[in-house]
Amino acid sequence: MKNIIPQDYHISRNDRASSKKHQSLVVWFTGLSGSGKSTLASLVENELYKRKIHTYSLDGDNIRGGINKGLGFSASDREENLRRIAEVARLFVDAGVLVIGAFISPLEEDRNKVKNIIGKDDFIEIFVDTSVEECEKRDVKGLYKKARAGEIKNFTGISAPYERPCNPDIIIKTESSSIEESINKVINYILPRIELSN
Ligand SMILES: Nc1ncnc2c1ncn2[C@@H]1O[C@H](COP(=O)(O)OS(=O)(=O)O)[C@@H](OP(=O)(O)O)[C@H]1O
Ligand SMILES: Nc1ncnc2c1ncn2[C@@H]1O[C@H](COP(=O)(O)OP(=O)(O)O)[C@@H](O)[C@H]1O
Repeated sequence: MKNIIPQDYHISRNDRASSKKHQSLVVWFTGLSGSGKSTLASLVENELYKRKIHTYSLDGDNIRGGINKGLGFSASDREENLRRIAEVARLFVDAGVLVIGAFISPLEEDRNKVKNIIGKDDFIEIFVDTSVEECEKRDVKGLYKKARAGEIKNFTGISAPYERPCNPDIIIKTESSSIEESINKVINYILPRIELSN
């Protein structure tokens, strides 16, 4: 960028990790609306918090009311939504925080862009694999009903695509495993990856 010269600061990410006694990274839940992303993300955060891990959760509905106010659900708005979230997550990681993200993030290309912004070594992708039939049966927020009635356009799984992740780090099948099993699976995956090496 012309006339923009990045400034170096003295406190590094490693310094922050030493002070917090753990590494930072992003745990990213992707899946359909109603698949269980927020439920699992929130319970995973509770478990990490109990272990004194410094966490922060970023969640679709919350971010869209603030930094991403005005963005909708066209393919290009979703791409921009996810790009900004990835930049924010990257800052949090540099600040030493373990970020938990819960976003539909329906396209492989956009998820790859997110991974590249954050850095592939700092990104754990969790696919919350729940069928559209089950999500529609749950219809936690009544959105599937509205989408079927044509009141919501571009609704993921009904009138907009969801591409299954090609190579997620963890797959969670909420129709066949309990919430507790899923939480344990995620926690057991994360903990060794945030240990400080001596
Ligand atoms: N058209 C359409 N399609 C999908 N979802 C919709 C739509 N309109 C509103 N909502 C609500 O927005 C939440 C998803 O926002 P995200 O930022 O995660 O979406 S995306 O990653 O940019 O695709 C999503 O939240 P979750 O149900 O928690 O997934 C919905 O509450
Ligand atoms: N095994 C499971 N894992 C996660 N959620 C489950 C499971 N079984 C049932 N549910 C329910 O599914 C719903 C998922 O809603 P939510 O977490 O808001 O989904 P999302 O954030 O993906 O839109 C919740 O009501 C939750 O209690």
